[in-house]
Amino acid sequence: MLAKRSATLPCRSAAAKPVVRVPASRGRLQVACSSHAKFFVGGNWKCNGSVASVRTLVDELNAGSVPKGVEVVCSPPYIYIDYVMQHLDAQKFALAAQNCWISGNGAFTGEVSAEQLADFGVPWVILGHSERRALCGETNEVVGKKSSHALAAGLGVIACVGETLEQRNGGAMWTVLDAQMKALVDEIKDWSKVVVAYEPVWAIGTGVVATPEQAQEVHARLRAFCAKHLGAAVADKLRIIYGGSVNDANCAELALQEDIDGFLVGGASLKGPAFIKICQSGAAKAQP
Ligand SMILES: O=C(CO)COP(=O)(O)O
Repeated sequence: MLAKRSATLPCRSAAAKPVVRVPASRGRLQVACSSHAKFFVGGNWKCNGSVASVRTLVDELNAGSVPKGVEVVCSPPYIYIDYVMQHLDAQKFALAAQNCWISGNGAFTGEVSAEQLADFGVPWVILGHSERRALCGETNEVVGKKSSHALAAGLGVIACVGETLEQRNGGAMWTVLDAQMKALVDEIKDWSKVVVAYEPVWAIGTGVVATPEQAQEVHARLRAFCAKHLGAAVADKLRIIYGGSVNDANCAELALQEDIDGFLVGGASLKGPAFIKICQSGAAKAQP
């Protein structure tokens, strides 16, 4: 049984329009404007894989069954995107890049622009992942600007936020999350192609998953923040997904939480059968 929706926000409309996935010219899927909370699962492969393992993973994923009302994107390293695009079943899975440059094409050695991703038919990009924030020095401002640029180029954006353990234990969690969200709110005008991923840093790759209550508390707070700054209608439709040690054993309980609209999965997305089970955990909330 689903938990009761937070009393601070109006019920999210079940009658809203479904997400429409339009086949692109080369048979790939494009993100259309999303107008309600269709369960969303992302597989972030990070900097993992080889030609052989990617081939195996794609075969495993293609063999799996994804509930019709669940939207799934897989995010391989750039170098494997073309192979995955050609071989992953586009009826079940769309693609996301793990990052993109902050502006258009130009003299930016080693970067890939949002325009190039859109040109190649990659419909989504993950931005602001904590690994990029911590290891590549991406600030809130950079993540906000990258997000607005990617959206303007036609991509859907999975924007990541999350606090460290020190910040949580030190009482700075809400300040940190608010600042991360504010930077997005300041830059993003149209939220219809944005998914927010709450990924507490202490849960990423550690095996320590947030409890359903911890995740729900933050998701409700993020939604309330969006309601305050963007209006209840935008907040109500926004997908807020959870990431951090999600696996096929803990996903079902998390998925039942009122404000958890999906997952961003790291390690478990590298195992086809486990990832498929995680996708299936959204079936209870799947939209037609
Ligand atoms: O960072 C993550 C997804 O973006 C989560 O990683 P894990 O699922 O490996 O904890």
